[in-house]
Amino acid sequence: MMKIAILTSGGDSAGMNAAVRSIVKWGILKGCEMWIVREGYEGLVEESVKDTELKTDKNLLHNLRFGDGELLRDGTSEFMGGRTLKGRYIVRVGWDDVRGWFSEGGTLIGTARSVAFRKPEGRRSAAFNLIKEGIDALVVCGGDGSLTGADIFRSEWPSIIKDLRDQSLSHLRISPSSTQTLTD
Ligand SMILES: Nc1ncnc2c1ncn2[C@@H]1O[C@H](COP(=O)(O)OP(=O)(O)OP(=O)(O)O)[C@@H](O)[C@H]1O
Ligand SMILES: O=P(O)(O)OC[C@H]1O[C@](O)(CO)[C@@H](O)[C@@H]1O
Repeated sequence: MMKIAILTSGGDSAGMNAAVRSIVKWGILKGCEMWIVREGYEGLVEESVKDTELKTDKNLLHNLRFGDGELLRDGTSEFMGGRTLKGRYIVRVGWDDVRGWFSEGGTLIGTARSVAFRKPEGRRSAAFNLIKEGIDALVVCGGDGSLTGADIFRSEWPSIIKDLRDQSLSHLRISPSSTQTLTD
């Protein structure tokens, strides 16, 4: 199953939530696993803590709700004594998680102007985290700066993969197709 991640980047704008909602729903209808990246490119550069609880919660229906939609909407990223988004940047979302986002301005998944992503080391870290999470494709919602960043990231992808391979990061299981599968 293809795993697609979406991020919003640069200044926030009125249509971002609606765009994220429609991409999530479109992806699910096409049979993809849908993920969001919190805080734009900054969230890609940061290492994301894996949420194992997510995969064992029997009450959550497959592809409907992964439980973080409310947290994203709440904006505090943390419920008293419960779930948290702290330290989690690459987060799986389902149909119900993005319900009602159509009419919300701004971006509930957060945005940032990432200085780190402007540097090659930052983009290498972003690639590492995408591969570690098994993401196949990235959708970037932002202005000309964000799309320029995405274009640079895409063009550098083969050399970044080579660098990561040369560092013997064998646990990542970087396959030859990794050079082709990540598209913007
Ligand atoms: N040349 C670049 N190389 C790498 N990353 C870039 C580049 N330009 C922009 N980015 C990344 O995209 C982010 C957003 O870019 P920018 O601040 O220009 O906003 P924008 O997408 O043009 O939106 P807005 O219209 O709100 O300004 C930057 O913080 C940076 O992380
Ligand atoms: O449940 P959501 O994501 O808020 O979407 C509700 C909207 O989607 C539709 O069902 C189809 O676009 C609308 O009729 C409705 O307003």
